[in-house]
Amino acid sequence: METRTCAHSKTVQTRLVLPPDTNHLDSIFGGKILAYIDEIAALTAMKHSSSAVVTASIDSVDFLSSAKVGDSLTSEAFVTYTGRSSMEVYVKVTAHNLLKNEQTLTTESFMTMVAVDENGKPKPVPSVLPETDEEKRLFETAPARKENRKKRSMIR
Ligand SMILES: CC(=O)SCCNC(=O)CCNC(=O)[C@H](O)C(C)(C)COP(=O)(O)OP(=O)(O)OC[C@H]1O[C@@H](n2cnc3c(N)ncnc32)[C@H](O)[C@@H]1OP(=O)(O)O
Repeated sequence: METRTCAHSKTVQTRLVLPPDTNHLDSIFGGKILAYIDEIAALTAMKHSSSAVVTASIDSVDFLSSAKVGDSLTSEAFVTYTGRSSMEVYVKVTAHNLLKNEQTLTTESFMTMVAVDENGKPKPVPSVLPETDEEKRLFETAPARKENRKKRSMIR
């Protein structure tokens, strides 16, 4: 099966934070960000695999700072590592205060998406070729995250 670069799957989405998305502190709800992350991870994994995908797990989501009403929120994602049918997707979300021209990293997440056939059964995916320093670092550290995932499933 062919190899695809991280750039091949890279996906960027920008949204405006609106009042219905926020709490009484004018900060966006964490659940809203989770929905955005899940959507972009699915798009990213579909691009990489040219296949339907499902979310197998959300490894970690770190909310590093808040995004406020009126900020633009940009999610960026790419496939960092692959197994036979699984793809690790890294997502980062940045809030941009357009009036002050200040950007803040608000959220980082690692998700596992699995390519599935028409019966919902896992199917093989292309391997991934990291090119930039960030892509190489995330590729090299992916086996350790995979190991943590395995350990977590063993202590259920
Ligand atoms: C409940 C919901 O609606 S959640 C929202 C949407 N998500 C879904 O509907 C997914 C529901 N889950 C499923 O369909 C299945 O559990 C699947 C497709 C994810 C896995 O199917 P299984 O029959 O367990 O397949 P299998 O054990 O062969 O695993 C397939 C791959 O998924 C990986 N995988 C399975 N479960 C997990 C998990 N919890 N976390 C990370 N990776 C996982 C495996 O390591 C394997 O990777 P590899 O092919 O790269 O080696």
